[in-house]
Amino acid sequence: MTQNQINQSAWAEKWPAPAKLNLMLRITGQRSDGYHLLQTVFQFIELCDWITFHPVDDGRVSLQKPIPGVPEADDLIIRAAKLLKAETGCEQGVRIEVEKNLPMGGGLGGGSSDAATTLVVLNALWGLQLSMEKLMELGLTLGADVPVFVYGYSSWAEGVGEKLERIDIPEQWFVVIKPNCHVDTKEVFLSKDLTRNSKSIRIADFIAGQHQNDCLGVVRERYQSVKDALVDLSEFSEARLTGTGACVFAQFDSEEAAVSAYRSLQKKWQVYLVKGVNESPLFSKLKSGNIS
Ligand SMILES: C[C@](O)(CO)[C@H](O)COP(=O)(O)OP(=O)(O)OC[C@H]1O[C@@H](n2ccc(N)nc2=O)[C@H](O)[C@@H]1O
Ligand SMILES: Nc1ncnc2c1ncn2[C@@H]1O[C@H](COP(=O)(O)OP(=O)(O)OP(=O)(O)O)[C@@H](O)[C@H]1O
Repeated sequence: MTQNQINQSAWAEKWPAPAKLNLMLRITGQRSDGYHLLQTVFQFIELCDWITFHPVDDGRVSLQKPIPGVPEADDLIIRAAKLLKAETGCEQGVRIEVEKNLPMGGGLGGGSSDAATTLVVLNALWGLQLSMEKLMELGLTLGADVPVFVYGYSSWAEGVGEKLERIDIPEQWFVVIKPNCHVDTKEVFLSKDLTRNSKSIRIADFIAGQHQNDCLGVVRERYQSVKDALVDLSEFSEARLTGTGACVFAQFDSEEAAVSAYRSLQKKWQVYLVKGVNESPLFSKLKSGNIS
């Protein structure tokens, strides 16, 4: 099959942009530019936005339908596509269709994942041949969570989230609650009450059960619905915050136990029943579709 034939078939397809969970998150310091130094563990979950790329002749980049509440020029999908063009001088255009399933401001990394899928898939469709390292570097200029979605594997992350080490962790079931509020990441990181001096730990400490999220205290105090969700979820299993929230989640050893908690919580909350995966669904699809 020629590159052109591969591109022709892939243009019409829907590409996943999965969510992530931060299975733990420690803030160990702060850089001089204000960004916080973290230790975190990312795992993907099988809950995805879906993105389709349509070729256009006029060289422009646009969204078929802007995401409500996000001006098109600010959308991370548009910014990612424009960044690729600026970096490579590519003159091709694209109209991008998004099926948005991930709640915004939920700590599930939806905007970052959309940006990463755009970088990875357009790099292939446009035949740009940028390396994964280069795409991660470009992605980091869009957001701290973009590199892990480009990398595509569960990771132990340090720095601001860009120093990644692949880890394989059990692929368990999760119940995720989206409280009815939108947490602003920047506001949480600006809080004077945030813990910023946690001691660094090792991967083995995480495996042994060290699941602390240093944003939890600040977020729980500011957002009553996050606090309530944590209380309800902890009746079933250890309840944790992902990123800066608002979503909270709990891990289950069996699908049956997860389904039972899901059914019960569904009566009161917006809730998702999802499986954790170590390989990003984007990469599973790229491998099966033969473009990389
Ligand atoms: C909290 C996490 O979700 C953990 O995965 C991420 O670190 C946040 O990643 P993100 O949403 O892509 O965040 P960005 O868009 O890069 O940053 C939003 C704002 O949060 C603050 N920020 C973010 C990440 C970080 N390590 N330190 C920070 O202080 C910065 O003020 C920044 O202006
Ligand atoms: N394609 C996009 N999808 C969602 N949000 C976007 C997108 N492009 C830009 N944004 C902006 O990013 C903000 C954060 O959205 P996102 O869904 O990434 O939050 P999040 O899950 O809390 O992210 P994180 O876990 O990385 O902090 C939104 O409120 C919106 O203004």
